Amino acid sequence: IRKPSLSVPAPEVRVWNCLKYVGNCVVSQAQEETIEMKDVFSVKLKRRRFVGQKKGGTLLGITVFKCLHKEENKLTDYAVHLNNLSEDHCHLWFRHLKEILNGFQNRPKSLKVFVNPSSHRREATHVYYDQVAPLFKLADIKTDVTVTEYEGHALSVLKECDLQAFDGVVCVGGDGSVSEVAHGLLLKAQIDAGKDTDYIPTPVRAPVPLGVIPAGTTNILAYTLYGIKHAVTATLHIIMGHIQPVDVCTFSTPSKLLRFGFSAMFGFGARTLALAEKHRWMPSNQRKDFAFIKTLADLKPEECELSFLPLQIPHEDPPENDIKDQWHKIQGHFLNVSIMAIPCLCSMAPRGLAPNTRLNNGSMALIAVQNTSRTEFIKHLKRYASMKNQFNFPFVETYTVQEVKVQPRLKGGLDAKEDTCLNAASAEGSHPWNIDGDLMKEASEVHVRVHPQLINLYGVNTDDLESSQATCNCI
Ligand SMILES: Nc1ncnc2c1ncn2[C@@H]1O[C@H](COP(=O)(O)OP(=O)(O)OP(=O)(O)O)[C@@H](O)[C@H]1O
Repeated sequence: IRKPSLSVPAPEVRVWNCLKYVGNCVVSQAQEETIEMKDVFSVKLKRRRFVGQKKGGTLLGITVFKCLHKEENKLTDYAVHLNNLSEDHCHLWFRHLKEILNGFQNRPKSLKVFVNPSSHRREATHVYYDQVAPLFKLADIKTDVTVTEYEGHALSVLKECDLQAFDGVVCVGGDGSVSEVAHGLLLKAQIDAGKDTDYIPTPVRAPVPLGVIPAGTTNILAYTLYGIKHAVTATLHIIMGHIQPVDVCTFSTPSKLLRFGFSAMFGFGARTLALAEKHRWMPSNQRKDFAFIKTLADLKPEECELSFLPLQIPHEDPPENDIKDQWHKIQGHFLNVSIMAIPCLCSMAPRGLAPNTRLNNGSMALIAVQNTSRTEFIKHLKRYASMKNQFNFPFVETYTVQEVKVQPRLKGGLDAKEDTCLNAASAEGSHPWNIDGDLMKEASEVHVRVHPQLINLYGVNTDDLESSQATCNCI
């Protein structure tokens, strides 16, 4: 738009004497101020209205809403008022800027939203309606909201959902909720593709991206994608269509698929979650700290066999028999086994529970912590909160893998008393697993495979995030 326009002083400090549109920017010629259109997510006609008046009113200009980068990975919305009393000019600019906004292909126009009202301190509903929904409305995004009523509700809705009707799915809650929604989204994609959902060696990709609004206790996915637990930042990443392809794992027993997910812990991490779940009546932070300390006090190793296939360099492409030969096996007593396809950043581990993997490098980190003294184990745990290498201990082994099988030791070798002592958690014949913060109990071998870039998540690459300080207070 060439004509000078929008030249009345704005209510803020800035004065727009003369505007023009150059390339993809709105430029104020007089002050050489620029708003890059890639940072703009909404434009509205600005009118003077009386209290209670819904329509009409005197046109005052246009307001451009942009996404502003603040400190520590934080994003915020920011309104720039451009005043002009000419209806023609305002409409011309409004239409033109709207056209540009509509041209951004990654930005969603319609979203399916799940809100878990029971997450953390039960504030997810407020977070959504007070902070998120107004921004979606401002960005003209249509939403279809399900407030979940029970565990598994999001999964059953997703199984019946016509995903074609949406540009993305959003989950407001903690890691357990996000994991359920990610699983549902991927499972629905397999059902739609006519796959056998009990055995999926080559799953199809999720058809739409997933957005995570943090409202849980640990919020590992939100930290990993946005570097911060901040609902407005998460919302703006979704609105702006910042998309990251992310690796996903399948967790299966020999007979069925358990779950799609991003990370799992067996041993200490799973026992802690199992204990926390038993104390759901406690406030969430207290429950997690209590479970952590109690599990540490009752520290016990799990005896199991770990088989893993190290990451294959794609161009090598060995024949089937050679791949069989490349499976490695380690047996022993492990305090904890982590299998993680993403770095899993959180406030307790700002560099991540698995800083040696990336969001989409097609591999998983296998971190096996052999049995050791409690003192040594605590030293290892404390390192997560520091800048020191948490794996630099003789009892910690790390591998970059594409498949892992965890086979808990079959009962029989030891007498009953010793056996109960070693595998207290498996007293009912099953072992707890912590899969993305969701508790699962399995008796048999669990097979974990990584599927490169199987889902798009709204967010940024972990490498682009500013690092922050740890805030863990329990060790
Ligand atoms: N209305 C509901 N009542 C009870 N549980 C629910 C409900 N809706 C969803 N759930 C289940 O609650 C579980 C835990 O929720 P979520 O992970 O969001 O919260 P959290 O445990 O406080 O946070 P985090 O996992 O980050 O520590 C999920 O597995 C989800 O399936």
